[in-house]
Amino acid sequence: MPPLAIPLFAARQLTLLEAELAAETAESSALTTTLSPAALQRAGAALINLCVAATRTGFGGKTVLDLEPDSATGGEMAEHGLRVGDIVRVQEMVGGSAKKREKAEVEKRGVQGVVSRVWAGKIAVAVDGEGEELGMGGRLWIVKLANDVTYKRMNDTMKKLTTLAETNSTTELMNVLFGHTTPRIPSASTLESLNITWQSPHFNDSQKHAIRFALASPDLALIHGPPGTGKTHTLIELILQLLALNQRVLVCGPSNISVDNIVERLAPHKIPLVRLGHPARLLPAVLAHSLDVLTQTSSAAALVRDVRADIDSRLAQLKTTRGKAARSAVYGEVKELRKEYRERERGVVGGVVGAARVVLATLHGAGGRQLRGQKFDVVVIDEAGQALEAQCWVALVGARKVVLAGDHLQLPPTVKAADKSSKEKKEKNDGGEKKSSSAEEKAEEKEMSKLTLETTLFDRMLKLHGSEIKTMLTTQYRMHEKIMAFPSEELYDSKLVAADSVKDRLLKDLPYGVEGTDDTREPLVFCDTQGGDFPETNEEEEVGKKAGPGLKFGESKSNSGEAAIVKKHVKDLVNAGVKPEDIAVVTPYNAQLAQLARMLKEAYPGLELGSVDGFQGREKEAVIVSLVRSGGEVGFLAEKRRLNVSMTRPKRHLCVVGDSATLTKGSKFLKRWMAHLEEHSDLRYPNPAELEYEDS
Ligand SMILES: Nc1ncnc2c1ncn2[C@@H]1O[C@H](COP(=O)(O)OP(=O)(O)OP(=O)(O)O)[C@@H](O)[C@H]1O
Repeated sequence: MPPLAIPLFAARQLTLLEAELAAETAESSALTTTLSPAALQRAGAALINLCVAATRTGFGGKTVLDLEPDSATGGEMAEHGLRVGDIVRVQEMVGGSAKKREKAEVEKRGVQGVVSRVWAGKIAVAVDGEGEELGMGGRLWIVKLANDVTYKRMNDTMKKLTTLAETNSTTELMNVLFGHTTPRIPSASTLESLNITWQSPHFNDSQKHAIRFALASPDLALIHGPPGTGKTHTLIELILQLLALNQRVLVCGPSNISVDNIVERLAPHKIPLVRLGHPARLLPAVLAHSLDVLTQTSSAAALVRDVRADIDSRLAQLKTTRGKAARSAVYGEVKELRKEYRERERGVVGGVVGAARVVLATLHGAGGRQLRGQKFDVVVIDEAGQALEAQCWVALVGARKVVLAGDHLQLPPTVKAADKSSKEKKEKNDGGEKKSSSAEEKAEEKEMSKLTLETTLFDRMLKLHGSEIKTMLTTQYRMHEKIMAFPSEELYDSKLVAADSVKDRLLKDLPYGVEGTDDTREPLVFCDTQGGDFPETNEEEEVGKKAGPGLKFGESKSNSGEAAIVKKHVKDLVNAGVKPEDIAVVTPYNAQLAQLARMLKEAYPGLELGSVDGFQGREKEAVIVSLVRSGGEVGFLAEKRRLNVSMTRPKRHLCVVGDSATLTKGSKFLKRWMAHLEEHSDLRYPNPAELEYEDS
């Protein structure tokens, strides 16, 4: 793979990001522009008829509105899909015939905010700007918005890369990551010579090697962590070792949950750390380490608190202030106080961040104001296989060294836009419009056109620099040996080893007493539905129902026969004593998920039902996978990485339900999986006459 010209790379990323944002906003604005507020509420994307129950000053001096249903309109809060962290617009409702112009007027008066809390019958929104004027008069409604903030940051970062390249100001790390120089690889003797005092005694050899390798690599190190191999466990120790070497570390991940996961496990080690990010989006257990909380509890914070108290007392005053002039005088004061609050807070924040030896943020959060001018020795990116490369660069622009941890053989980041640009480019080249002048440029163009948003930095580094820059964790602490065998052989060069503590664990050995049955003694079951008795059905999804991550929007597939098999299997496991909470049912199709939920949710409220994509990173004692396809094309199910995720979630029991005749035709990987199951699983041919169908 040839080196990449940074400006070309950045331009390509900008094109891809633009298409992605367009696809994302098209999906959400298709809803918001065509549906009325009431219809949006039915689709779960809005809440109407709300009133302000309380106005508070939240973290960061933000106004927080507690909203509840207006008692005049029934007082019941509708079912909704709004979650903490969602970006919403809060607007006043327009009564009667809402004319377009009037609507536009109202939109101007609305404010944007972030959902900060959701209770039964109540929702809190931390609004940007002066939200306290809202809802004084009438009822409000809130609607979920597409989040374009992340794109803005990635775009800015790509532009920054271009400028740095054009002014010959690239960092050494940039040169390595674009292939202009080669990374320095530490020798085996260097690794051995590291004098390490382990903070935790429990590390296997591959984990110890990974830590040594990441410590000794001066530029770049990849830690490849297949399912259940203790990647987080290893990263925590790596961070502690970096600290012991007096290095300052920035730890990032693509999602809040990936970052919180590390904060939670790092916090007991009592090191000076700070978690950046909107407090509304953080796990409660992590809040104590958030910048906002630390800012308020630091010794310099008293001054800031005084201003906050002033703001709150002015806000309370508003309740009893009558008359427009008097009210606007109070608003004016609040506005001034907020300005002062922000200025003082900025000073305190700078102090807190500057003192932290480990700073944790999402990749996107690493581009925030608080980190401007902050220097780190190492940037650690967890879940790097799930992060867009442009997102990684937000954290990497000024970095000296990076450690990427992840598994590129599980699902890549979710991308909505089809990759049209590479096709367009090909057509253009085929048409001979643009001739490259040299072989080198041709090779570069070819590489560039292969680049999609799903090409992660992790993937690209492996292609660019080869496996020398990578170290792999090989002992897994999740799956029974028989569950592990196929993914290990197919995807991980047969290198995975099941730890002694897990390799022969069965459901019947669960500590709460499970009866030994054909199911609970067997780690791998295949219910083969070949033969045409279990056909798939094509279902059009309801308009306005948003597809979940990895689930197909529009047309979806279901298979009622498979659903009946799943139901029977769940019933058999539960009858043997397995707790429903220890069982998960996963399927790649939305329609099948809906059918399974209708059939199982009521009888087994603790059972977990989800999409394959939504289950990445999770594990369960028993997992039942319904593959759905029978008779038709295999489609997006054939994706190796999606199949890998579905088969590597269980600890003690995996039951696969699928039509081997159809699936065998789907892809080479599926063909080999079917052959493996036929040979190594407890193979069953369910009889439709013995099953309970949904409508029977
Ligand atoms: N060296 C070890 N000895 C014993 N147990 C270990 C070791 N390393 C990891 N584990 C255990 O393995 C499990 C998985 O580890 P961890 O939580 O770090 O997951 P992970 O590899 O990050 O998971 P995934 O990558 O699948 O999300 C944990 O229960 C952890 O305690």
